[in-house]
Amino acid sequence: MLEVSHLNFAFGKQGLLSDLSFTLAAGSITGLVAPNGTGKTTLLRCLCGLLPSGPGVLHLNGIDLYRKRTAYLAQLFFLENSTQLYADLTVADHLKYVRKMWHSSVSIQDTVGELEVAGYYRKRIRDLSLGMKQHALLAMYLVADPQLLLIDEPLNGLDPTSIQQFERIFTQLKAAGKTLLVSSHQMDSVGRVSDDVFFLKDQHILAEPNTGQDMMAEYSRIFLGQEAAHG
Ligand SMILES: Nc1ncnc2c1ncn2[C@@H]1O[C@H](COP(=O)(O)OP(=O)(O)OP(=O)(O)O)[C@@H](O)[C@H]1O
Repeated sequence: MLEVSHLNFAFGKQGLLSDLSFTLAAGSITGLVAPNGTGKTTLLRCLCGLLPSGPGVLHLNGIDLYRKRTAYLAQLFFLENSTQLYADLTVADHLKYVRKMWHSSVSIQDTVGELEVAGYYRKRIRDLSLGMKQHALLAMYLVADPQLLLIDEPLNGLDPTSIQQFERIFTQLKAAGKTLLVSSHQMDSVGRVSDDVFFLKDQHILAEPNTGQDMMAEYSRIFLGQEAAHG
């Protein structure tokens, strides 16, 4: 599905991603985990060509980002966070726009119902809370109906019920054959939904299958050098 070879990126002299190669399969969820400022968002930006990734090769279902940019991008959706929504437009405006631009046949009405966005569907973004904007953002992903969903910290600002709801939706998307790469600081959630976890460290990815291990302990081991206490 997504095939990445030799991806590199630096902001000037600050190297962030070094010679990354990995694949993401259809029907899978991969968690992307690292401390603040490590390069998670930068990687997501590189995967959709918002930042140049050196001599790296990016193929999405065999389509090369640098040779067939439009066809590559048509297969994915990425909106970094809710600050990128248009403050003066409504949720409805955003969903209609995305449905049209991504040539999607997904029902806006069904999505609005599933995500419980109906109560503020006609409100402007500037009048929504953070959690409401997060719901609107996820609704855009669902309405776009892409093959690849690159999602940056979707659980920020969500209440426990909404977290459960988002996790259920991620799992449904996976069951429908979609590919999700989801960055998160919420290790318990990463443990619940991910098939694999990419720990980004020292410009490289440590890829681990999710075997039900304690993800917070993994995080501490990898990033803090702390082994779990036994006994
Ligand atoms: N436009 C930019 N110009 C220069 N440096 C940048 C730019 N954007 C980000 N950076 C730097 O790149 C590094 C990685 O940032 P990035 O946003 O990818 O981290 P992150 O892992 O997503 O962090 P967080 O968990 O805090 O969201 C940081 O040190 C940041 O200061």
